[in-house]
Amino acid sequence: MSSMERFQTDLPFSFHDWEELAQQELDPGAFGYIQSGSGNETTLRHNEQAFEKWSIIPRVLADVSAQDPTVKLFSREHQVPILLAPVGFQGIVHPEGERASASSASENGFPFITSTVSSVSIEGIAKLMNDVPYYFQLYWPNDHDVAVSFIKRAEQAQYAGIVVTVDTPFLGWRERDLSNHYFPMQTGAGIENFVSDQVFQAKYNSDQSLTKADFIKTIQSILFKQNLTWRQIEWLKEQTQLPIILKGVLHPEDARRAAALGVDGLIVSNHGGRQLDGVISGLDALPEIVTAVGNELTILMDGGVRRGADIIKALALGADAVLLGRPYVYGLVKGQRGVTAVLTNLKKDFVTGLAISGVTSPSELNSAIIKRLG
Ligand SMILES: Cc1cc2nc3c(=O)[nH]c(=O)nc-3n(C[C@H](O)[C@H](O)[C@H](O)COP(=O)(O)O)c2cc1C
Ligand SMILES: CCCCCCC(=O)C(=O)O
Repeated sequence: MSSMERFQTDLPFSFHDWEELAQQELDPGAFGYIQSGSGNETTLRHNEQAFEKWSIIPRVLADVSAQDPTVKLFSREHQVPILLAPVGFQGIVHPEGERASASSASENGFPFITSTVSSVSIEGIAKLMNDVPYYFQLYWPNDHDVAVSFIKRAEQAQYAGIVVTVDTPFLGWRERDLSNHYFPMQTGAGIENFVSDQVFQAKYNSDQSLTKADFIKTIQSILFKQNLTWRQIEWLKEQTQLPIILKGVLHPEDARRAAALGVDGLIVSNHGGRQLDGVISGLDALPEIVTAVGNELTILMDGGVRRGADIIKALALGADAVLLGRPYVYGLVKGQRGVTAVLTNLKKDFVTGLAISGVTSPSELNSAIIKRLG
């Protein structure tokens, strides 16, 4: 078999070709919801542009014949330093939704993060994951009992950690969705964790009389806890043995506060440019956070990761791993096979990039092989 035959050549390779394909395949509301950012989309653009400001200065004549892309995160082996970011409502992209993306992640050794608003339940996704760490992303509900129930369910289903998203007290100002009158939950996607939650059902739908529209309204009314503070993080630390990872930290002072509370990891992230337009990109925020707390906790980043070289740059700047959002979601328009094409190509691009940079494993990457030119 020639090396080219190993690739799915009927599917796109580049992010931009995948994006174009997704635009053709999806209805405009769903595509706009996935692709767009908040406000003027300045932060969305900066997320990708931030990577262009850095250049890799490769080392040569190193023996790079054997590559090992594995990393240890939260005391567990991960086959690649690339996690599938929590992305809600994947049922709007493909009927198989998260079933397809989680199965692909599992088959190809990529860790998966289940969103609170996924179209497949916490337990349903856990059943698909073989020997690959999987994490639960918590939108902390404004109902303590439901929050506790989600956390317990994640523990029972053997999730590897709780990712608490802390950048979403309110949804960002997303003009594309407003113009399209598009609200993903109204399609019926993304409610499975509530449908399958006994506590939620007992409190809000005990006689099963809620219409679907009212069920969705009830979810919306408790989905985000606007008065979530460090107190709840401290409380969570006492409740669970699972690693706690805060997603959406950009300020080094918040990173220090998280470290002082004994949080296990941070995801340096602006939520893919979907929350406050004008905020710093994850990559630009990364170095100061690494300086502040990189020795104390695990640092992940996301936003604009599109290629192997982007991953090399993020790791060289001190991230332990990166998250991938839109790229795999675009792959999902072609179901599990599409996600697999995106993931396996990205892994090949990354591993080849490591070798051409003169290193054989992520642990060898550091700021000596990267220079800011932009
Ligand atoms: C369609 C879509 C839905 C998302 N849903 C969630 C979610 O449910 N929870 C969450 O913490 N982040 C969510 N995110 C943000 C991603 O986890 C991630 O931070 C972001 O997509 C990374 O940027 P990238 O798309 O440029 O890779 C979502 C992003 C997109 C594009
Ligand atoms: C009211 C439902 C919105 C859930 C937010 C999902 C998300 O994180 C995103 O769209 O971004």
